[in-house]
Amino acid sequence: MMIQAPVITIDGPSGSGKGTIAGLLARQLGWNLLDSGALYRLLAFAASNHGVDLTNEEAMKVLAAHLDVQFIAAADGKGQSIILEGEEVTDVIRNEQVGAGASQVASLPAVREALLQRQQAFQEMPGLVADGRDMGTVVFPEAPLKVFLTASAEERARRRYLQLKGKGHDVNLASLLDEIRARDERDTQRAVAPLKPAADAILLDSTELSIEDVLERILSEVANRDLAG
Ligand SMILES: Nc1ncnc2c1ncn2[C@@H]1O[C@H](COP(=O)(O)OP(=O)(O)OP(=O)(O)O)[C@@H](O)[C@H]1O
Ligand SMILES: Nc1ccn([C@H]2C[C@H](O)[C@@H](COP(=O)(O)O)O2)c(=O)n1
Repeated sequence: MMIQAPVITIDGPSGSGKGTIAGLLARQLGWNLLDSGALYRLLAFAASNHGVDLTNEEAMKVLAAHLDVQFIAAADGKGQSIILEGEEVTDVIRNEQVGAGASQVASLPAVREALLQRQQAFQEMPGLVADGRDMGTVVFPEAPLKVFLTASAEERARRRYLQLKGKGHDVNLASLLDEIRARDERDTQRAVAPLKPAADAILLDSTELSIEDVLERILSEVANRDLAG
């Protein structure tokens, strides 16, 4: 019998801290990392580069199936570089415009289907930490530890504001809050793989928790389940 690598899924709304926590957890455990949101962002970005209409499901499906992308882990284990069609796009896919496009293409069933196996291929030894919206419900339904990470929309907008401001962007808190609410609405209300906790997920509200608190709580669940070997 083939032994499958263990998976920890971290799902939740935009800005709840999934990517930050998933990266830290993967580094601490020495496991692989899947930033599934990056795939939807890359697809929206590639569509705009190639002049493909985001609502053209057939064309988006073909683009998703042929997406030429590489995730390269940094030598120090901190973060990863993302290369699309030979070009470094790590930062450019993080802006709110690409995020909104990603949320739009993510509602297309044919696109989700086209990206499913690509995401599942990240499940390799010694283990995988996967963050997104449907990691625990659709992509890795057998994962032994599923976390649904939330925070109030106001706190998420505040964190995003500080994050973007820190990078020198000219941002407005009220607009960020509107964008976060609009993205929540689209991600939770879509017909296919909507954002929701898996029935067996642990719910973690990080509104009042620091990054260290969240990490500590998840690591204690990892230890309880004896997942880290
Ligand atoms: N518990 C926390 N307390 C304070 N700040 C946090 C916390 N968790 C994350 N942050 C900060 O919030 C910002 C957004 O976090 P992050 O990008 O990890 O969210 P995300 O859920 O992956 O968002 P998205 O789905 O849009 O990619 C980052 O600047 C991060 O450092
Ligand atoms: N598993 C996933 C991951 C992401 N999406 C969609 C929904 C988001 O609005 C968009 C960008 O994700 P982010 O980078 O902000 O995590 O992609 C999804 O539907 N399913």
